[in-house]
Amino acid sequence: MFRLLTSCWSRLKTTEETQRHVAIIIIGLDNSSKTVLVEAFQRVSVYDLKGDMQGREIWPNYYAQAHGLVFVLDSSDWERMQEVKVLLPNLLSDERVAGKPILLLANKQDKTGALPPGDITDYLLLERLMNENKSPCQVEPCSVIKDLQRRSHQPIVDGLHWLLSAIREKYEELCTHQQPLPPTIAASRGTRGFEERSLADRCRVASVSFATQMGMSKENRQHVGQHSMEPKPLKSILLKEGVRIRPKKNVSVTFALDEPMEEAKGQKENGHLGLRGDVTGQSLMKPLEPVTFNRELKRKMKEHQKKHLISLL
Ligand SMILES: Nc1nc2c(ncn2[C@@H]2O[C@H](COP(=O)(O)OP(=O)(O)OP(=O)(O)O)[C@@H](O)[C@H]2O)c(=O)[nH]1
Repeated sequence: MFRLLTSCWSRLKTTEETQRHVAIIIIGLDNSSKTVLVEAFQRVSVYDLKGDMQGREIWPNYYAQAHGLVFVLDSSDWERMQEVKVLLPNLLSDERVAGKPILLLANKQDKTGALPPGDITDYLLLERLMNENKSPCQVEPCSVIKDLQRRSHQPIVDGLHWLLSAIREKYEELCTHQQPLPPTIAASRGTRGFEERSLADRCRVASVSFATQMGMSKENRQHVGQHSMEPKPLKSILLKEGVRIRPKKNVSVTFALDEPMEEAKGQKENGHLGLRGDVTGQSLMKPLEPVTFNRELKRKMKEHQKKHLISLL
């Protein structure tokens, strides 16, 4: 299986060989690829939260627990970009999220018409949002599926590396703000098969510890993309030494962080947009490359907004 976080962790070495636990939540609209991405994560607590309307109600339960966030979006679905645009300000201004580093994965870049990161940044007014909420942000264009298939995970590795470095930079501070999961969710951790009807239980959190590398079966991949509001069978997405672990949707996968972290890498060069925040409140966002807004996209967005407004009236 992938060596994604292994390579991230190995690049994140500190002078003091400390062991740290890092919690990251992965969110984004439904069908944006969160589950596919989660396969690639190791040695961090990953909460794979559903992205449909009902699933989004649950996200806030995890905000306080997270040191950082990965927001996944489908760059080829410009119609739903409007939905993200409405959602992001609420997310980023939430007091449990503000100030935390956010990796925005502009996924599905392999698809025709996928928006480049610069256009996405502009359209979502990311720079302004990041400045207002004092959260460091990095936009990373990627194709989760293609990158993982080719085993060339570079954009994802770079993004995760950035996120972990950003977390490391203010780890102590982030830990101060970290709060435990709400009792109902915490109680369900580690109890696979646990099912109830409350909001928290819809999270169906399972906690699984992994010490070794994991893989995903072909059969499991077929489950990816299924949507239902009913409790789903455990989604088998991970393998450990041949023994299948079947975490559910909204699963918490806890890994031991047993590799030391190193000095944060500097800003990256080309191929993505690096946007940084600063808790002191100055020069929070800094695009690394000039952003040219696509006129055609702008026109489409306007058209779409008009339609959207009309449909609301
Ligand atoms: N073209 C393309 N398709 C992708 C890529 N990544 C994922 N997909 C597809 O996108 C669909 C959605 O992936 P999921 O990982 O299930 O999406 P999700 O965000 O977990 O969705 P919810 O669980 O409903 O919130 C699947 O059919 C994937 O095969 C990519 O990089 N390119």
